[in-house]
Amino acid sequence: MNDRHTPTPHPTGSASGPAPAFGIADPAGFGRGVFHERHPALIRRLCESNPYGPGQRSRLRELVAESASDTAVVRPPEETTPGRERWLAWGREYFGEPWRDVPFLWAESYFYLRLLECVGYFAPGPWQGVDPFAPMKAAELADPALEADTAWLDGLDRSEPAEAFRALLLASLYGNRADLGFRLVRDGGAEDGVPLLADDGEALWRHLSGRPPGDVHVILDNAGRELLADLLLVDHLLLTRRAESVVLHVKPRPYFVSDAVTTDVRDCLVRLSSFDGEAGKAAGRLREAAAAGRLRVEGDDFLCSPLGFGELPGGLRAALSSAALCVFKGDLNYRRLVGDRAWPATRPFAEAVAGVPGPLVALRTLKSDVVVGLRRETVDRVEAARPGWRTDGSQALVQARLEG
Ligand SMILES: O=P(O)(O)OC[C@H]1O[C@](O)(CO)[C@@H](O)[C@@H]1O
Repeated sequence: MNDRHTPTPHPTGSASGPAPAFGIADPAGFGRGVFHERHPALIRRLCESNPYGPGQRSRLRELVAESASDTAVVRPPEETTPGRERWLAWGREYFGEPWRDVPFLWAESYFYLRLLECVGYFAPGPWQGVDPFAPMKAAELADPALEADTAWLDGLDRSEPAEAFRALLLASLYGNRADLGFRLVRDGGAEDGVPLLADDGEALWRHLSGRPPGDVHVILDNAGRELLADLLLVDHLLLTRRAESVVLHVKPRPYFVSDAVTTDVRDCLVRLSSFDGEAGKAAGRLREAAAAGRLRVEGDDFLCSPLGFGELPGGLRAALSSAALCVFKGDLNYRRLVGDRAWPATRPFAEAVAGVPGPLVALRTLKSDVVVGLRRETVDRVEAARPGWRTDGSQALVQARLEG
Protein backbone atom coordinates (compact mmCIF):
# COMPACT_ATOMS: atom_id res chain seq x y z
CA MET A 1 0.00 0.00 0.00
CA ASN A 2 1.30 3.50 -0.74
CA ASP A 3 1.52 6.21 1.87
CA ARG A 4 -0.85 9.09 1.63
CA HIS A 5 2.16 11.38 1.69
CA THR A 6 4.16 10.69 -1.46
CA PRO A 7 7.55 12.37 -1.44
CA THR A 8 8.79 13.44 -4.83
CA PRO A 9 11.12 10.88 -6.36
CA HIS A 10 13.81 11.08 -8.99
CA PRO A 11 12.41 9.98 -12.37
CA THR A 12 14.46 6.76 -12.68
CA GLY A 13 12.88 3.50 -11.51
CA SER A 14 10.21 1.34 -13.02
CA ALA A 15 6.99 -0.34 -11.99
CA SER A 16 8.74 -3.69 -11.60
CA GLY A 17 12.15 -2.52 -10.27
CA PRO A 18 13.11 -0.73 -7.09
CA ALA A 19 11.13 2.32 -6.00
CA PRO A 20 12.32 5.52 -7.70
CA ALA A 21 15.32 7.28 -6.18
CA PHE A 22 14.68 10.73 -4.69
CA GLY A 23 15.74 13.64 -6.90
CA ILE A 24 16.39 17.36 -6.63
CA ALA A 25 14.30 18.73 -9.50
CA ASP A 26 10.84 19.06 -7.98
CA PRO A 27 10.28 22.66 -6.76
CA ALA A 28 8.33 21.34 -3.77
CA GLY A 29 10.73 18.47 -3.03
CA PHE A 30 13.02 18.14 -0.04
CA GLY A 31 16.16 17.67 -2.16
CA ARG A 32 15.58 20.91 -4.00
CA GLY A 33 15.39 22.75 -0.67
CA VAL A 34 18.76 21.31 0.32
CA PHE A 35 20.38 22.64 -2.87
CA HIS A 36 18.52 25.95 -2.96
CA GLU A 37 18.40 26.93 0.73
CA ARG A 38 20.68 24.80 2.85
CA HIS A 39 23.75 24.88 0.60
CA PRO A 40 23.74 28.67 0.06
CA ALA A 41 23.39 29.14 3.85
CA LEU A 42 26.26 26.71 4.39
CA ILE A 43 28.56 28.52 1.97
CA ARG A 44 27.81 31.87 3.62
CA ARG A 45 28.66 30.32 6.96
CA LEU A 46 31.92 28.85 5.67
CA CYS A 47 32.96 32.21 4.25
CA GLU A 48 32.22 33.92 7.56
CA SER A 49 34.14 31.42 9.63
CA ASN A 50 37.20 30.75 7.42
CA PRO A 51 39.61 33.44 6.14
CA TYR A 52 39.23 32.28 2.56
CA GLY A 53 40.63 34.38 -0.26
CA PRO A 54 38.75 35.66 -3.32
CA GLY A 55 39.51 32.54 -5.39
CA GLN A 56 38.13 30.14 -2.80
CA ARG A 57 35.06 32.32 -2.24
CA SER A 58 34.22 32.67 -5.88
CA ARG A 59 34.68 28.93 -6.49
CA LEU A 60 32.31 28.17 -3.61
CA ARG A 61 29.72 30.60 -4.95
CA GLU A 62 30.03 29.09 -8.41
CA LEU A 63 29.53 25.61 -7.02
CA VAL A 64 26.33 26.65 -5.26
CA ALA A 65 25.01 28.43 -8.34
CA GLU A 66 25.93 25.58 -10.66
CA SER A 67 24.49 22.81 -8.50
CA ALA A 68 21.22 24.71 -8.01
CA SER A 69 20.90 25.67 -11.67
CA ASP A 70 18.33 24.01 -13.90
CA THR A 71 20.74 23.71 -16.81
CA ALA A 72 24.35 23.47 -15.57
CA VAL A 73 25.82 20.02 -15.98
CA VAL A 74 27.82 17.98 -13.48
CA ARG A 75 31.54 18.23 -14.16
CA PRO A 76 33.99 15.43 -13.25
CA PRO A 77 36.39 15.93 -10.34
CA GLU A 78 39.61 17.89 -10.93
CA GLU A 79 42.52 15.92 -12.39
CA THR A 80 44.42 15.97 -9.11
CA THR A 81 41.58 15.06 -6.76
CA PRO A 82 42.36 11.83 -4.91
CA GLY A 83 39.91 9.06 -5.74
CA ARG A 84 39.04 10.70 -9.09
CA GLU A 85 39.00 7.36 -10.89
CA ARG A 86 36.53 5.91 -8.42
CA TRP A 87 34.28 8.94 -8.78
CA LEU A 88 34.41 8.68 -12.56
CA ALA A 89 33.01 5.16 -12.19
CA TRP A 90 30.45 6.07 -9.52
CA GLY A 91 29.21 8.98 -11.63
CA ARG A 92 29.52 7.48 -15.11
CA GLU A 93 25.82 8.04 -15.80
CA TYR A 94 25.73 11.52 -14.30
CA PHE A 95 28.77 13.45 -15.55
CA GLY A 96 27.64 15.73 -18.35
CA GLU A 97 24.02 15.57 -17.18
CA PRO A 98 22.25 18.55 -15.58
CA TRP A 99 22.55 18.57 -11.78
CA ARG A 100 18.79 18.70 -11.55
CA ASP A 101 18.53 15.27 -13.19
CA VAL A 102 20.81 13.26 -10.89
CA PRO A 103 19.63 11.42 -7.76
CA PHE A 104 19.60 13.44 -4.56
CA LEU A 105 21.95 11.16 -2.61
CA TRP A 106 24.56 11.07 -5.37
CA ALA A 107 24.33 14.83 -5.95
CA GLU A 108 24.66 15.67 -2.27
CA SER A 109 27.65 13.39 -1.79
CA TYR A 110 29.39 14.79 -4.86
CA PHE A 111 28.63 18.37 -3.75
CA TYR A 112 30.83 17.82 -0.69
CA LEU A 113 33.73 16.49 -2.78
CA ARG A 114 33.49 19.57 -4.99
CA LEU A 115 33.27 21.83 -1.96
CA LEU A 116 36.59 20.47 -0.72
CA GLU A 117 38.13 21.07 -4.14
CA CYS A 118 36.89 24.69 -4.04
CA VAL A 119 38.69 25.46 -0.78
CA GLY A 120 41.94 23.72 -1.75
CA TYR A 121 41.55 20.77 0.60
CA PHE A 122 43.31 18.37 -1.78
CA ALA A 123 45.86 20.69 -3.37
CA PRO A 124 49.37 21.13 -1.97
CA GLY A 125 49.39 24.43 -0.08
CA PRO A 126 48.27 26.07 3.13
CA TRP A 127 44.68 24.83 2.96
CA GLN A 128 45.51 21.23 2.23
CA GLY A 129 43.77 18.96 4.73
CA VAL A 130 42.12 21.87 6.58
CA ASP A 131 38.57 20.95 7.61
CA PRO A 132 36.30 23.80 6.39
CA PHE A 133 33.70 22.85 8.99
CA ALA A 134 36.14 22.83 11.93
CA PRO A 135 35.10 26.28 13.25
CA MET A 136 31.45 25.15 13.39
CA LYS A 137 32.37 21.90 15.08
CA ALA A 138 34.63 23.68 17.57
CA ALA A 139 31.89 26.15 18.50
CA GLU A 140 29.55 23.29 19.29
CA LEU A 141 32.14 21.48 21.39
CA ALA A 142 32.85 24.67 23.33
CA ASP A 143 29.23 24.94 24.49
CA PRO A 144 29.44 25.26 28.30
CA ALA A 145 26.10 23.39 28.63
CA LEU A 146 27.65 20.14 27.39
CA GLU A 147 29.03 19.12 30.76
CA ALA A 148 25.71 19.59 32.56
CA ASP A 149 24.06 17.56 29.81
CA THR A 150 26.06 14.51 30.92
CA ALA A 151 25.39 14.89 34.67
CA TRP A 152 22.66 12.23 34.47
CA LEU A 153 25.41 9.63 34.04
CA ASP A 154 26.34 9.94 37.70
CA GLY A 155 24.21 7.38 39.45
CA LEU A 156 23.51 5.34 36.36
CA ASP A 157 25.47 2.47 37.89
CA ARG A 158 22.62 2.11 40.41
CA SER A 159 20.13 1.42 37.58
CA GLU A 160 19.24 -2.03 36.31
CA PRO A 161 21.65 -3.05 33.50
CA ALA A 162 18.87 -2.99 30.88
CA GLU A 163 17.79 0.49 31.99
CA ALA A 164 21.32 1.85 31.97
CA PHE A 165 21.86 0.51 28.46
CA ARG A 166 18.55 1.99 27.31
CA ALA A 167 19.47 5.41 28.70
CA LEU A 168 22.79 5.44 26.83
CA LEU A 169 21.20 4.12 23.66
CA LEU A 170 18.59 6.89 23.68
CA ALA A 171 21.24 9.52 24.43
CA SER A 172 23.13 8.37 21.35
CA LEU A 173 19.91 8.35 19.31
CA TYR A 174 18.83 11.82 20.42
CA GLY A 175 22.36 13.13 19.98
CA ASN A 176 21.57 12.82 16.27
CA ARG A 177 18.52 15.05 16.43
CA ALA A 178 20.04 18.30 15.27
CA ASP A 179 23.32 18.16 13.39
CA LEU A 180 25.04 21.33 12.24
CA GLY A 181 23.84 21.04 8.62
CA PHE A 182 20.27 20.63 9.80
CA ARG A 183 20.51 23.63 12.12
CA LEU A 184 21.50 25.88 9.21
CA VAL A 185 17.82 26.13 8.35
CA ARG A 186 15.95 24.72 11.37
CA ASP A 187 15.99 24.83 15.13
CA GLY A 188 15.04 22.09 17.52
CA GLY A 189 14.44 18.48 16.62
CA ALA A 190 13.08 15.30 18.11
CA GLU A 191 12.04 15.76 21.71
CA ASP A 192 13.03 13.23 24.35
CA GLY A 193 9.95 11.31 25.35
CA VAL A 194 8.17 11.53 21.99
CA PRO A 195 7.32 7.90 21.13
CA LEU A 196 9.72 6.36 18.66
CA LEU A 197 8.25 5.48 15.26
CA ALA A 198 9.84 2.05 15.61
CA ASP A 199 11.63 0.70 18.65
CA ASP A 200 13.70 -2.48 18.53
CA GLY A 201 15.60 -1.45 21.66
CA GLU A 202 14.53 -4.47 23.70
CA ALA A 203 15.50 -6.95 21.02
CA LEU A 204 18.84 -5.17 20.79
CA TRP A 205 19.38 -5.53 24.54
CA ARG A 206 18.58 -9.23 24.37
CA HIS A 207 20.98 -9.62 21.47
CA LEU A 208 23.86 -7.94 23.29
CA SER A 209 23.25 -9.43 26.71
CA GLY A 210 22.51 -12.98 25.55
CA ARG A 211 25.82 -13.76 23.84
CA PRO A 212 29.55 -13.68 24.51
CA PRO A 213 30.96 -10.22 23.79
CA GLY A 214 32.12 -9.66 20.23
CA ASP A 215 33.23 -6.78 18.03
CA VAL A 216 30.87 -3.85 17.71
CA HIS A 217 31.24 -1.50 14.76
CA VAL A 218 29.78 2.00 15.00
CA ILE A 219 29.27 3.76 11.69
CA LEU A 220 29.44 7.25 13.12
CA ASP A 221 27.54 10.29 11.99
CA ASN A 222 28.08 13.74 13.49
CA ALA A 223 30.89 15.13 15.61
CA GLY A 224 30.18 17.29 18.67
CA ARG A 225 27.19 16.51 20.90
CA GLU A 226 26.27 13.38 18.98
CA LEU A 227 29.78 11.94 19.09
CA LEU A 228 30.05 12.65 22.83
CA ALA A 229 26.91 10.59 23.38
CA ASP A 230 28.19 7.86 21.05
CA LEU A 231 31.46 7.68 22.99
CA LEU A 232 29.57 7.29 26.25
CA LEU A 233 27.58 4.41 24.78
CA VAL A 234 30.79 2.82 23.50
CA ASP A 235 32.43 3.16 26.91
CA HIS A 236 29.41 1.49 28.49
CA LEU A 237 29.55 -1.43 26.04
CA LEU A 238 33.25 -1.95 26.72
CA LEU A 239 32.98 -1.47 30.48
CA THR A 240 30.08 -3.88 30.88
CA ARG A 241 31.72 -6.36 28.48
CA ARG A 242 28.77 -6.28 26.12
CA ALA A 243 31.49 -5.59 23.52
CA GLU A 244 34.94 -7.12 23.41
CA SER A 245 36.14 -4.37 21.13
CA VAL A 246 34.67 -1.42 19.25
CA VAL A 247 35.58 0.03 15.87
CA LEU A 248 34.55 3.64 15.27
CA HIS A 249 34.06 4.26 11.55
CA VAL A 250 34.74 7.93 10.81
CA LYS A 251 34.65 9.71 7.46
CA PRO A 252 38.05 9.85 5.75
CA ARG A 253 37.52 13.56 5.03
CA PRO A 254 35.10 16.37 5.95
CA TYR A 255 31.61 15.56 4.71
CA PHE A 256 27.99 16.67 5.14
CA VAL A 257 29.14 19.54 7.39
CA SER A 258 29.45 17.91 10.79
CA ASP A 259 30.27 14.28 10.02
CA ALA A 260 32.97 13.01 12.34
CA VAL A 261 36.56 12.59 11.13
CA THR A 262 39.45 11.23 13.22
CA THR A 263 40.37 14.60 14.72
CA ASP A 264 36.78 14.97 15.94
CA VAL A 265 37.11 11.75 17.93
CA ARG A 266 40.29 13.14 19.47
CA ASP A 267 38.68 16.53 20.20
CA CYS A 268 35.60 14.94 21.74
CA LEU A 269 37.77 12.81 24.01
CA VAL A 270 39.71 15.88 25.09
CA ARG A 271 36.44 17.68 25.89
CA LEU A 272 34.99 14.65 27.66
CA SER A 273 38.06 14.30 29.83
CA SER A 274 37.55 17.86 31.08
CA PHE A 275 34.19 16.86 32.60
CA ASP A 276 33.81 15.91 36.24
CA GLY A 277 32.13 12.70 37.29
CA GLU A 278 31.38 9.65 35.19
CA ALA A 279 31.74 11.39 31.84
CA GLY A 280 35.33 12.36 32.61
CA LYS A 281 36.10 8.85 33.82
CA ALA A 282 34.65 7.42 30.61
CA ALA A 283 37.18 9.48 28.61
CA GLY A 284 40.04 7.93 30.60
CA ARG A 285 38.69 4.44 30.06
CA LEU A 286 38.27 5.04 26.32
CA ARG A 287 41.89 6.17 26.00
CA GLU A 288 43.00 3.02 27.80
CA ALA A 289 40.81 0.93 25.53
CA ALA A 290 42.44 2.57 22.50
CA ALA A 291 45.90 1.89 23.92
CA ALA A 292 44.95 -1.74 24.49
CA GLY A 293 43.54 -2.13 20.97
CA ARG A 294 39.96 -2.55 22.19
CA LEU A 295 38.89 0.74 20.62
CA ARG A 296 39.95 1.51 17.07
CA VAL A 297 39.22 4.26 14.57
CA GLU A 298 38.85 3.41 10.88
CA GLY A 299 38.06 5.73 7.96
CA ASP A 300 37.36 3.73 4.82
CA ASP A 301 37.01 5.77 1.65
CA PHE A 302 33.72 4.02 0.96
CA LEU A 303 32.14 6.05 3.75
CA CYS A 304 32.39 9.22 1.61
CA SER A 305 31.05 7.47 -1.47
CA PRO A 306 27.54 7.94 -2.90
CA LEU A 307 26.88 4.18 -2.69
CA GLY A 308 24.53 2.20 -0.51
CA PHE A 309 25.81 -0.15 2.21
CA GLY A 310 24.68 -3.08 0.06
CA GLU A 311 27.70 -2.25 -2.12
CA LEU A 312 30.35 -2.44 0.59
CA PRO A 313 33.87 -3.18 -0.69
CA GLY A 314 35.46 -6.53 0.27
CA GLY A 315 37.50 -5.56 3.36
CA LEU A 316 34.79 -3.54 5.00
CA ARG A 317 32.16 -6.13 4.10
CA ALA A 318 34.25 -8.86 5.73
CA ALA A 319 34.74 -6.79 8.89
CA LEU A 320 31.05 -5.98 9.24
CA SER A 321 30.04 -9.55 8.41
CA SER A 322 31.89 -10.92 11.41
CA ALA A 323 30.70 -8.20 13.82
CA ALA A 324 28.52 -8.92 16.84
CA LEU A 325 26.68 -5.71 15.96
CA CYS A 326 26.91 -2.80 13.52
CA VAL A 327 25.39 0.46 14.69
CA PHE A 328 24.44 2.87 11.89
CA LYS A 329 24.02 6.38 13.21
CA GLY A 330 21.94 9.13 11.68
CA ASP A 331 19.96 10.08 8.64
CA LEU A 332 22.54 9.83 5.89
CA ASN A 333 23.67 6.36 6.98
CA TYR A 334 20.00 5.33 7.02
CA ARG A 335 19.54 6.55 3.45
CA ARG A 336 22.52 4.46 2.40
CA LEU A 337 21.32 1.48 4.42
CA VAL A 338 17.80 1.13 3.05
CA GLY A 339 18.26 2.93 -0.30
CA ASP A 340 17.31 6.60 -0.80
CA ARG A 341 14.12 5.72 -2.62
CA ALA A 342 10.41 6.29 -2.32
CA TRP A 343 9.74 2.93 -0.66
CA PRO A 344 6.42 2.40 1.04
CA ALA A 345 7.00 3.31 4.69
CA THR A 346 5.58 -0.10 5.60
CA ARG A 347 8.23 -2.03 3.62
CA PRO A 348 9.83 -4.48 6.08
CA PHE A 349 13.14 -3.16 7.43
CA ALA A 350 14.80 -6.59 7.12
CA GLU A 351 13.88 -6.69 3.43
CA ALA A 352 15.28 -3.21 2.84
CA VAL A 353 18.66 -4.07 4.43
CA ALA A 354 18.88 -7.57 2.96
CA GLY A 355 22.14 -6.79 1.10
CA VAL A 356 23.96 -5.45 4.16
CA PRO A 357 25.94 -7.97 6.24
CA GLY A 358 25.93 -8.55 9.98
CA PRO A 359 23.50 -7.97 12.81
CA LEU A 360 22.69 -4.28 12.65
CA VAL A 361 20.76 -1.45 14.20
CA ALA A 362 19.89 2.01 12.84
CA LEU A 363 19.62 4.90 15.33
CA ARG A 364 18.12 7.74 13.39
CA THR A 365 16.34 11.07 13.68
CA LEU A 366 14.32 11.55 10.48
CA LYS A 367 15.67 14.44 8.40
CA SER A 368 14.89 13.31 4.86
CA ASP A 369 12.07 11.55 3.04
CA VAL A 370 12.97 7.88 3.07
CA VAL A 371 11.62 5.60 5.78
CA VAL A 372 10.76 1.88 5.94
CA GLY A 373 9.71 -0.65 8.54
CA LEU A 374 6.80 1.27 10.06
CA ARG A 375 3.43 -0.12 11.03
CA ARG A 376 0.45 1.14 9.07
CA GLU A 377 -1.12 2.61 12.25
CA THR A 378 2.09 4.47 13.03
CA VAL A 379 2.20 6.01 9.57
CA ASP A 380 -1.46 7.03 9.79
CA ARG A 381 -1.01 8.51 13.26
CA VAL A 382 2.06 10.56 12.45
CA GLU A 383 0.69 11.70 9.07
CA ALA A 384 -2.39 13.06 10.79
CA ALA A 385 -0.49 14.67 13.65
CA ARG A 386 2.51 16.12 11.87
CA PRO A 387 2.53 16.56 8.08
CA GLY A 388 6.26 17.37 7.91
CA TRP A 389 7.27 14.38 10.03
CA ARG A 390 9.64 12.82 7.51
CA THR A 391 11.99 15.77 7.30
CA ASP A 392 11.39 18.13 10.22
CA GLY A 393 13.59 16.25 12.70
CA SER A 394 10.73 15.69 15.14
CA GLN A 395 10.71 11.88 14.85
CA ALA A 396 13.21 9.18 15.68
CA LEU A 397 13.53 5.42 15.41
CA VAL A 398 15.55 2.39 16.51
CA GLN A 399 15.33 -0.36 13.87
CA ALA A 400 17.27 -3.61 14.05
CA ARG A 401 17.92 -6.69 11.94
CA LEU A 402 19.73 -8.95 14.38
CA GLU A 403 19.76 -12.43 12.99
CA GLY A 404 21.81 -11.42 9.91
O1 LIG B 1 23.62 14.10 10.07
P1 LIG B 1 22.59 13.19 9.53
O2 LIG B 1 21.65 12.70 10.58
O3 LIG B 1 23.16 12.08 8.73
O4 LIG B 1 21.70 14.05 8.58
C1 LIG B 1 22.16 14.46 7.35
C2 LIG B 1 20.97 14.83 6.54
O5 LIG B 1 21.00 16.20 6.37
C3 LIG B 1 20.74 16.49 5.04
O6 LIG B 1 21.97 16.74 4.43
C4 LIG B 1 19.91 17.64 4.84
O7 LIG B 1 18.88 17.60 5.75
C5 LIG B 1 20.12 15.24 4.52
O8 LIG B 1 20.10 15.25 3.19
C6 LIG B 1 20.98 14.26 5.19
O9 LIG B 1 20.53 12.98 5.08
